[in-house]
Amino acid sequence: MDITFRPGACYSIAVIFLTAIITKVIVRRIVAPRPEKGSLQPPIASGVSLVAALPTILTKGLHPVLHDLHAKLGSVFTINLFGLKKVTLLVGPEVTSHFFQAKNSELCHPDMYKFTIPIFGKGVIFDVDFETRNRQIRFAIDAMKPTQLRSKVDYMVHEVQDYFSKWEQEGIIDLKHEMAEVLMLIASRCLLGKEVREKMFEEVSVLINDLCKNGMHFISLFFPYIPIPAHRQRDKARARLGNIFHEIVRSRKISGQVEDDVLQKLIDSKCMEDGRSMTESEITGLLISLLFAGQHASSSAASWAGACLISHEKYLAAAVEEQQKIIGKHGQDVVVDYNILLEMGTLHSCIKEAIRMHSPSAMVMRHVKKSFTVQTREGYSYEIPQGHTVATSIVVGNQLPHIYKDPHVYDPYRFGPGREEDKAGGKFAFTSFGGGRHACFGEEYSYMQIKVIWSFLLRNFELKMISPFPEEEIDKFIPGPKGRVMVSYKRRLLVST
Ligand code: HEM
Repeated sequence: MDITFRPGACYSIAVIFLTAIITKVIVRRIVAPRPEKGSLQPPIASGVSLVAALPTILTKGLHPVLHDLHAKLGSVFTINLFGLKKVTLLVGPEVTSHFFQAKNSELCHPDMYKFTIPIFGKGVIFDVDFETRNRQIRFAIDAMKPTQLRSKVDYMVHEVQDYFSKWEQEGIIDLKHEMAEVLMLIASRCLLGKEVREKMFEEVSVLINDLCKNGMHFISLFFPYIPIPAHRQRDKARARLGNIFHEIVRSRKISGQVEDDVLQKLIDSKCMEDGRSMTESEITGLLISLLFAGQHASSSAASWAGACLISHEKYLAAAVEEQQKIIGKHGQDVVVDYNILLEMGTLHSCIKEAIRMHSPSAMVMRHVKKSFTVQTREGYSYEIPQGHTVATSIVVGNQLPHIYKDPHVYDPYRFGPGREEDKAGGKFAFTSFGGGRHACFGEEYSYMQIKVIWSFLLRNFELKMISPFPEEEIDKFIPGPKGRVMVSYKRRLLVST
């Protein structure tokens, strides 16, 4: 046995011990005690407590600290950042209904979201007033309506078959990489259209990756225009993408060419109030915002869904058996369509459970324009004053033990008949896709594509995880599995039971 003295290792152990002790002390001592019932001010965790918790935040992320604060202070508490900013956390369905449902005149997206302007472009989403933004979002919601999306399953199936036909008889892959690639192919076909998919897929994928990667640095949140190399790269990619999409829109308009994709829906949409169509700049900005909102989140969700399934034999067997039954019912050669996807209840629950435990969206925030009151399940009533920033931690909210039995256990059957823990927990008990006024309208599209991918993989491959179960990325806005997720595969042909 190697018993060599290693100062580095001792130092690390000491830091970990100290961090654990400090975090416990902070949570016990520095935070203010829970106020008496009837008091209107939420309990406060001081900025000092966060500074002291910095080692935990840096090594494990913000959410373990929020979990601790929630356990100690309850479902509503304010973090006071040295008097510079007050962020009030609301956790759980009992206190988040106003958060999700309030009008924009009462709660709006905070200024911080303006970091997206150089990414989405001028004149769209966070660069315009509420009314215009709502109108633009309505255009996008219309283009992404579930009824519009049903016909896209065909394209998804085609892309998935084509992509995985390149895998050998057996081999080893990085799941994260494969999910990102195949989802980009699906997005380019279903959202961006034939021109991009057939003629410029490589260039557009690189540009979108450049745009998102270079526009999402921590510093971009506070100084989105500071002239650093990453921002210059971001602006270059945005300008080129702008030219490409403008050109496609113009050429479709001039030639009268009509395609079956989201881009076409945006070109054809008319505003209900004044009957006007969207400008080319608006269409470009909206397309980029859809990609930005959807691509990383879907890729993270598809990777977690796979990692969870492959690592849990019981549920993997159940999902495979479901595919066998579907093959038995429809025949080996029937191509999966929208209605067949609806029959994949077990697979759906397996994906949803992965997204509950590893939400790609960790937290959402709003700026309080009009103060409001919340009532906790313990009977405390708190007023959240105008000027505060309010946030809800999706990660903590999705793991509340009074809603989810053994919340840290992967148990897809919790969503099944007789349990339905998310529904029993209340309207905002499962918030991985947000909820209410700004609920994600890409939810159905995301499930569709992830189900197409995973039903295909289950039918055609035996899969085994060969790297340890991944940890969460803690340094990303949209966290996915950390590092590479290595999986071995072997071709098979699943037959009906
Ligand atoms: C697993 C994948 C996804 C997850 C976990 C996810 C999560 C979320 C969440 C939590 C919100 C609410 C944000 C808030 O309240 O501030 C949201 C909103 C939104 N999502 Fe998604 N999303 C996913 C996929 C997609 C896709 C594929 C698209 C589009 C193609 C999309 C487009 C949007 C848009 C545009 C909004 C803003 C809606 C508004 O402000 O009214 N998302 N998403």
